[in-house]
Amino acid sequence: MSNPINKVQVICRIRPFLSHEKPDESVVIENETTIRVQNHRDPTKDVNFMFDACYSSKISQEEVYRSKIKELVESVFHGQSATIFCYGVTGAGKTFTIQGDDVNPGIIPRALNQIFANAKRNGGNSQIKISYYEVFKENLYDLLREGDNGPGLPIRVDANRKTFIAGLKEVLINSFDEFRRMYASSVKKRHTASTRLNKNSSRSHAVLVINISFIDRKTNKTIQGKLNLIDLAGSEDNRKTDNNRERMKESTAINQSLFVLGKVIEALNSGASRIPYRDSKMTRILQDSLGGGSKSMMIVNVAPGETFLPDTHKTLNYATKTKEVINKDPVIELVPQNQRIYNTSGHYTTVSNGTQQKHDNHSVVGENNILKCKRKSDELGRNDFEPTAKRISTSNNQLSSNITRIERKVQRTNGSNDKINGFERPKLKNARINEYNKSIYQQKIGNESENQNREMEKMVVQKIQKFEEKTENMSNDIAMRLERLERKLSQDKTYASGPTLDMDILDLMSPTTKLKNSKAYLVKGKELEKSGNIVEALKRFEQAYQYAPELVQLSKHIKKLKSKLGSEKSDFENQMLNEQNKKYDQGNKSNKDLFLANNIPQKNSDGLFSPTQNIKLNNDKKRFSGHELNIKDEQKQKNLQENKQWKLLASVSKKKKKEYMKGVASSLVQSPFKKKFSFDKTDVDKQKNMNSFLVVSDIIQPGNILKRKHSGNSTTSNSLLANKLVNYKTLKSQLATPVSPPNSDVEYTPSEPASEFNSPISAKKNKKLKSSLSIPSPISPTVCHSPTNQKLLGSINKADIKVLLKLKGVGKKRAIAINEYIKEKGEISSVYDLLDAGLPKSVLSSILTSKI
Ligand SMILES: Nc1ncnc2c1ncn2[C@@H]1O[C@H](COP(=O)(O)OP(=O)(O)OP(=O)(O)O)[C@@H](O)[C@H]1O
Repeated sequence: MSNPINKVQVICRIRPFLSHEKPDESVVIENETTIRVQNHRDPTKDVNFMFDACYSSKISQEEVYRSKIKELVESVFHGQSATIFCYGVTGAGKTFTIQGDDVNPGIIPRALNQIFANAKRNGGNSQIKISYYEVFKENLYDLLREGDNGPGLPIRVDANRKTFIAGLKEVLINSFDEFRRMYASSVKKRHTASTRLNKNSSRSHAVLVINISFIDRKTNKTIQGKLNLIDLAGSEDNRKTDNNRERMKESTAINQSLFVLGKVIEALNSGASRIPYRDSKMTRILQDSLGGGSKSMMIVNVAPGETFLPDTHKTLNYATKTKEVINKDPVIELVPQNQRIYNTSGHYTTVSNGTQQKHDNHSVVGENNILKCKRKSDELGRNDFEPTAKRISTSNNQLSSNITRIERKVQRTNGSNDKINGFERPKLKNARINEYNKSIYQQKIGNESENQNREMEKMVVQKIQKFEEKTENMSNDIAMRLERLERKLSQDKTYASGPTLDMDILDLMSPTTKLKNSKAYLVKGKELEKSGNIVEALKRFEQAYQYAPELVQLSKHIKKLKSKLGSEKSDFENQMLNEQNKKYDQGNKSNKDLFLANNIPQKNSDGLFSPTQNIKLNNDKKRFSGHELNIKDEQKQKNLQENKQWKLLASVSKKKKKEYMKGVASSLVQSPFKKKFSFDKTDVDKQKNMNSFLVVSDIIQPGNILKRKHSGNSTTSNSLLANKLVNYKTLKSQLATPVSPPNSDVEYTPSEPASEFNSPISAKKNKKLKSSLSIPSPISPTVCHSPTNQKLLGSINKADIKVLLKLKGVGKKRAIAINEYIKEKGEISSVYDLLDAGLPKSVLSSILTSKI
């Protein structure tokens, strides 16, 4: 063949003008291989298309056949598979070319004629079988079968991944006349219809399959060849065809399958990894002919004249792409004599000493030929029945694809398209390598592939080893962890009464998280208690208590529940004590005692609860130094501790303080252990109680986290002042006539335990917080109006401006303001009057530490 790299051959044929058409020079055959077409957009320009052969309208059927087709048909007798398909716009002469008429027989009768002539020459041992089917609206119909085809035949894939039509009839033909009769009746079954462009337009793709097998006398081997002759339905421009609804549907199916054919061609040319054969029935059938192992030829039929110019351009562009499609090496199927000849429909013949015995003249509908061969093999008890030729074919195909794979791999490794280990690589797109020193190349590739396989093996072994090591390490680690956990659990005596928290983990938690967790357990515990499940409730309370040991009421409640359950002492308390003892049993005994005295909540307070002590508890554990702990005076220590807390709080950002206080506030409001207070203004004893409550509840006031400088005793007075200021401001607005306080100074002696109010706070903020907490103000007007430093106030009242300037934080303007206030009001009876004189709260606290 003149086409060494098994490319799809493309030949072009122009049909003559029909009687009703007006001849023009728009499409002309320039020479044997070139067709010139007028540009349909610009008539002054022409476009040349080149193909393997170009035939003018004057060329006869005979000439067309002799020039190219005969050679291809001949190749089938060499055991090849060949496909010829006609492509073109509707009415372009496809059917005329492939089929012809009685006067002008086309390719099909000529090919059959040639085949039978060849068979005769071969001594009559050839077997010629034909199948004939059409693809109509994406359904396959057997044209050789009598009667209704039903819904159409399915396309299947055999064991060698070759597509076949299940149930397609295959008929053994013994003579050309037999064929002519059979074909003539079958072709009538084909779907045709009259359209505006073609009176006898084919509405389907028709495929004639001719299978040939014979014994080559020279080699004594059976040769099997296959010829597919396809008349594609014409691509249609529905504006021109004037199709009705039914024709339109057919047209859509035709155009769709031709569109897919185009896509397949494009994919093959671009070397795409996926070729969309499966997108249409026609391309599935043509799979072997396009990009497969078949020799293929496309006959492009062109209708002459300006009317078809756009279609002609489209068709020729399509054909140009097709001629770039490279098929695989043609597969020559040879079966040694004495082995059975099989064919695609499953018939087989035993060939022995040149005589052929037919075993089956009828096709078996719906049966896969390979399966059938296998079945026969089983019947005969032979294992070697698998068709040798098929095996050869498969191995050839596999070899080919393996080579392609290795080629790609080597390309990637070497980073070059042109050289493979010093060998020049063929510069061919998609080309097979048989034209290029194939044996040396394959040998080289073979060595290459062996080396690569060995390397791959090594890599796989290494990877598996690594993976195994990793898995072993992981499982060891997991085992160790489990062991640790088990040990911990067996040592943890308290575990039975409920899960306990690791103190290290607890330390890492933020106060807010601890409170949140505590609250969650509290709520659950309360629910359980209500439902009468005391044991479970107790567990939850204990869990809550772990997170918030400052909840004194909770501690008491736990005790109560435990005693209720007959348990004397809380296991958890013991654990807590043990843990803390262990942790802080490093310094002297006094340190430890001091720590415990200050940190076991239920022992140092009997108020509601103090969330700030939670911080104190955790942070004091970290921050307590030996120097501080050596101070023996209990009160001093307490003050000092509170100072430390103040410092700690002062170091926190404003945002965090706010968040913290919000959390505290909400837990206060929602705590199921909140102590309920009733306040009676007239009851002095109760007022005193409330004052003691004030000390406790004040701990959570925002003032205790405000940043402010202080030192020594001033802390006490400042914090008291701040406290007073807040309450005074709040109540001043509420009370119309303030009552003069009896015993006003009693609670504000320096020996009184320090409140944590270390700075004045915004009354507004305080008011807001109080309202959000819903705690009734326990402060009586009496308390609020108590002068704090009579001596100082007396001095201020008597002082002139110069003296007033000596007060801390008082400048000229403020001194004048105080002076004027005293003049106007007579005297300053309380430090709060100074507020009215225009002094800021911060200055007031400074004044209280001044001496004048
Ligand atoms: N080379 C030719 N010489 C003489 N007549 C031709 C030739 N080619 C086609 N014709 C005629 O042109 C008409 C249309 O041809 P044909 O039916 O083969 O077209 P088609 O491409 O098969 O159309 P469709 O796709 O609609 O089936 C027919 O009457 C046919 O005889």
